[in-house]
Amino acid sequence: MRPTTNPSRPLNGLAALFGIEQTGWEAVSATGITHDSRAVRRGDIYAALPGTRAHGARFAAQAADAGAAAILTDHGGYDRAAATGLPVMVVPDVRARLGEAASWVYGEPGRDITLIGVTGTSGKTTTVFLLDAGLRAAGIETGLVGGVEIRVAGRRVPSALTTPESTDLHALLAMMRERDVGAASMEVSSHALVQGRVGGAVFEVAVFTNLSQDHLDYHPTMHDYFLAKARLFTPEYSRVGVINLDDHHGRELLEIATVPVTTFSASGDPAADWRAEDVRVGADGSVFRIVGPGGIEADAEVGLAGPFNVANALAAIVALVEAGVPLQAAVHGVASLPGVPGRLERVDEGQDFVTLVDYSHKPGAVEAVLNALRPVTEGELAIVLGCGGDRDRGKRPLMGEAAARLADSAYFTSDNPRSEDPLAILAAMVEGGLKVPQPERARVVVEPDRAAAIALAVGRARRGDVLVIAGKGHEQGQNVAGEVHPFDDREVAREALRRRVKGTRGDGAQA
Ligand SMILES: CC(=O)N[C@H]1[C@@H](OP(=O)(O)OP(=O)(O)OC[C@H]2O[C@@H](n3ccc(=O)[nH]c3=O)[C@H](O)[C@@H]2O)O[C@H](CO)[C@@H](O)[C@@H]1O[C@H](C)C(=O)N[C@@H](C)C(=O)N[C@H](CCC(=O)O)C(=O)O
Ligand SMILES: Nc1ncnc2c1ncn2[C@@H]1O[C@H](COP(=O)(O)OP(=O)(O)OP(=O)(O)O)[C@@H](O)[C@H]1O
Ligand SMILES: N[C@H](CCC[C@H](N)C(=O)O)C(=O)O
Ligand SMILES: [Mg+2]
Repeated sequence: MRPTTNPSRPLNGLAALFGIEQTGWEAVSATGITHDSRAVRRGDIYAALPGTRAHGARFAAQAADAGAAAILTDHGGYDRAAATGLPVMVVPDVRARLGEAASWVYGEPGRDITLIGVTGTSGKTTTVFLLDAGLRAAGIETGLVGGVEIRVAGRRVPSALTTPESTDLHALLAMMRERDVGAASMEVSSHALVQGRVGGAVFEVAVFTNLSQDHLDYHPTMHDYFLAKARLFTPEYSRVGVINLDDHHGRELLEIATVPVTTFSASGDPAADWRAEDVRVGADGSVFRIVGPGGIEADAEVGLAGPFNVANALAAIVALVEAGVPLQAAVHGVASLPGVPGRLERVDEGQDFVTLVDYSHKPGAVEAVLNALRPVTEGELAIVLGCGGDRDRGKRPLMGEAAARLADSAYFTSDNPRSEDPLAILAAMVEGGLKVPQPERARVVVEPDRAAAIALAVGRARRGDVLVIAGKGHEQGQNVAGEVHPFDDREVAREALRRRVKGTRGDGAQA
């Protein structure tokens, strides 16, 4: 994740940026910067950051061995950094300033690219894909940064986080600049905002989709989580905000945002600047009419299932217009997006019921997806669902409850247990599920083995049913006890469907 070339920069410029008066920095130069000792290349600055598990200075010797030119750290990292014999620059609160340093190292690449950032609990990836389609429809070379993948002018780069660390972000922006990218759309997570991963980048447009419970393992309260997202709507990070007025946190954000804001409402709230009207939701997408400021009107459509994708599409269209894309190009581009990997993605092997793989791994998304599927379900609605380990424990009973309340059959299974006991996670889900009184409660089946749970659900589905396999979407692996095993819900579902279509039910019985 590096530009092909980057000029060598004497570090007195960086020292000046940080107000460091000590001389000697003009004699040290850097061509890159990284926060990870394992990624150091000759000539890099190694940024030794304080972390939750370790201080990066513990890996300073490794960075020096790999050819680091200098170390940037805080007071806590100084001794170990200095022990390497490399020049050490000390900056208090180094993590918060790292983005500025990275932007400086790569020659402020963000200045040459129109950035659109999307934050919110659900809909970031989808909205970023819709934005990308709209930008391309306007003839713009694009970049895309998100949790499913990163793209630089059509070239794919693997993605490890929803929002990369600032050193990687500015290297990516420099790669985009090399490939004449005009605009990039990007997911901005709350972790990224707290950790300063988007430091040194200014978004032309910042979008807020919605807020519901997630990540309370990281943020102490929902209010802290909200305030983390709200940081994006300040002049430090953005020029204009695009905010969802249908979400009560969106309305709260409107009160505290310190950049100019444009609002949208997919439910047609007349108080919003942009509204979706005459919404017709179909099984594979929706059509609607857009009404905007000054009498603007346009017919729009989105080829992604679920009413919530009307909100994502409207958010994207409004953000594109705010970024200077003509409305017609924005509408056309958004309509042309055929799908987003692992988001209500169909798996078809000729079976007589609908099978979908979705990334709903938080209560709000589980609820949204089951509510979206109910009206298009002729038979019964079934969900296969697990909850991730080492993540917000509070969301487990809520996800269990939502599944048991809104589906007809719920197969509780493992997601990524990580370091946790899968059965303990399942117990929390069941506890939530049992809160739903009979007879409204779905039939709940507990099967800790995810492949077996998928096979069971596929085997039991009947003509006209809808089965959604939720929580892992595009993921390619399952993390069990810290080890990642290859696992793709789409492939596992495909296998089970093939077995069933061939005549053997997924649970081993004859169909
Ligand atoms: C909780 C969290 O966000 N942790 C992130 C944070 O780690 P940390 O500060 O705790 O770092 P640490 O592990 O203590 O290590 C300290 C420092 O030593 C460095 N190090 C460590 C080991 C080594 O051998 N060499 C080395 O240089 C690390 O790069 C780090 O700079 O900074 C690291 C460097 O950027 C991230 O990789 C790491 O993400 C971890 C892997 C993670 O799982 N993050 C998830 C929770 C996350 O960020 N999720 C969000 C939101 C998801 C969404 O809702 O869409 C995301 O943006 O992806
Ligand atoms: N606007 C929305 N409102 C509620 N739920 C949504 C919305 N958009 C998508 N979803 C649901 O949330 C899931 C994740 O969607 P998406 O990947 O677009 O969101 P995200 O914010 O990027 O999530 P993550 O934080 O996990 O990366 C989808 O599979 C769908 O079930
Ligand atoms: N970006 C999210 C992804 C969660 C995906 C889900 N499959 C899980 O493992 O909980 C997180 O790191 O919390
Ligand atoms: Mg995402």
